[in-house]
Amino acid sequence: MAAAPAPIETDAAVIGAGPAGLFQVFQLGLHGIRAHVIDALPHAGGQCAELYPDKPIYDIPALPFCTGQELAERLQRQAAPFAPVYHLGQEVAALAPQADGRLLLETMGGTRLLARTVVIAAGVGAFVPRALPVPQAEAFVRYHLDGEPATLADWAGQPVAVYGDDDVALERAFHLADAGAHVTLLYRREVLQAAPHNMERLAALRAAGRIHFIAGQVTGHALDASGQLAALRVTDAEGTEHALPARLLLAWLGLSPRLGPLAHWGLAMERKQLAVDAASFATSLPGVFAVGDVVTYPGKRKLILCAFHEAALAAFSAAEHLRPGEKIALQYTTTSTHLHALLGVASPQHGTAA
Ligand SMILES: Cc1cc2nc3c(=O)[nH]c(=O)nc-3n(C[C@H](O)[C@H](O)[C@H](O)COP(=O)(O)OP(=O)(O)OC[C@H]3O[C@@H](n4cnc5c(N)ncnc54)[C@H](O)[C@@H]3O)c2cc1C
Repeated sequence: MAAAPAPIETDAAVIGAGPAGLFQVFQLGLHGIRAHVIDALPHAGGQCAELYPDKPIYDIPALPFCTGQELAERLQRQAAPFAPVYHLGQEVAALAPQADGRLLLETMGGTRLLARTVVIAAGVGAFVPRALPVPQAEAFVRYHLDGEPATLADWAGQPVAVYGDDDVALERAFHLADAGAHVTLLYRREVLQAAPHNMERLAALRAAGRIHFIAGQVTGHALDASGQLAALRVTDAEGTEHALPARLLLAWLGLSPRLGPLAHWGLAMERKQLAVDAASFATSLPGVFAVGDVVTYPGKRKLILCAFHEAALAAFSAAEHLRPGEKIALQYTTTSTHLHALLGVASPQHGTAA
């Protein structure tokens, strides 16, 4: 058996690319610490980008108004000078202290990172697809169009089923139909929740016979001799069963947060949250700090503003951990030429008249 590739070595790893994790990258950068950032979602921004991208936020200091998506983008832009390495679409499954004091992280996708310090900014948990409530679903349901066949075009001419009622589900059905697959859209009821333009496109594709729709539940399946999906049994609202040929069932019921593996990493927890010291944001594991919605300490409030404060203090603690014995000085971004160099900005000339 081939040996696993050597892990990526880094000074810092941040678990979670929500507002806490993104600002953590910036704060670590001010201490000259470059970070790798891992998130289960395929994009950065955490709850802001996933749950309320278009909703306004009014309580970010000095930013009277911005949307969730805009905040995520601004935080990424602010962290960009420190060139973080993003590992998106990957859930961290394991965190294990090593004999030399470093921490080995392993994602479900097999990426391994060996970090000298870790900041957990996991919010309410990793956002993972909501499971289709069908017995043995894991044997044949897919939630993302990755894996085999590798491209959409490979589904051309194949019978495929897409389950779901929102824009994501409909757009997946459109992509597969555009690629020439024989698409059946399934949902448990007739009424769908997608935007008007997607509903219009669906109506047009149904009228053209390019997408079929059945309001019903998946109640069974059949595999072929090679173990691949061959057909689905779909039971409609009247209780009538349909045998539906299908090589793929792509389900989309949205995402839900899952605290999941984090609870098994040996960290002290209180009511499903990481217990931290509110001065250092240290967890119970040496070298591991935590910030944002995932932490608890006396007086904790789940606000972005509080996560920013926590990230600033955690960065000082991480720097002290990486440079033991060194006094970590507080410097202002306004005046420190050292910070200007790290940020890649020109230092203003002092003493010049305006
Ligand atoms: C509708 C709504 C409106 C809100 N409005 C406001 C507001 O106006 N003002 C305000 O201050 N707050 C608001 N909040 C709260 C705010 O969004 C949260 O406090 C904030 O998102 C917490 O940031 P975070 O980075 O700690 O966690 P999150 O935003 O939850 O991000 C955590 C990230 O970590 C990832 N993750 C978790 N575990 C793993 C793992 N094992 N592996 C890989 N990735 C992992 C998740 O996928 C997620 O992307 C609102 C929340 C909601 C739901």
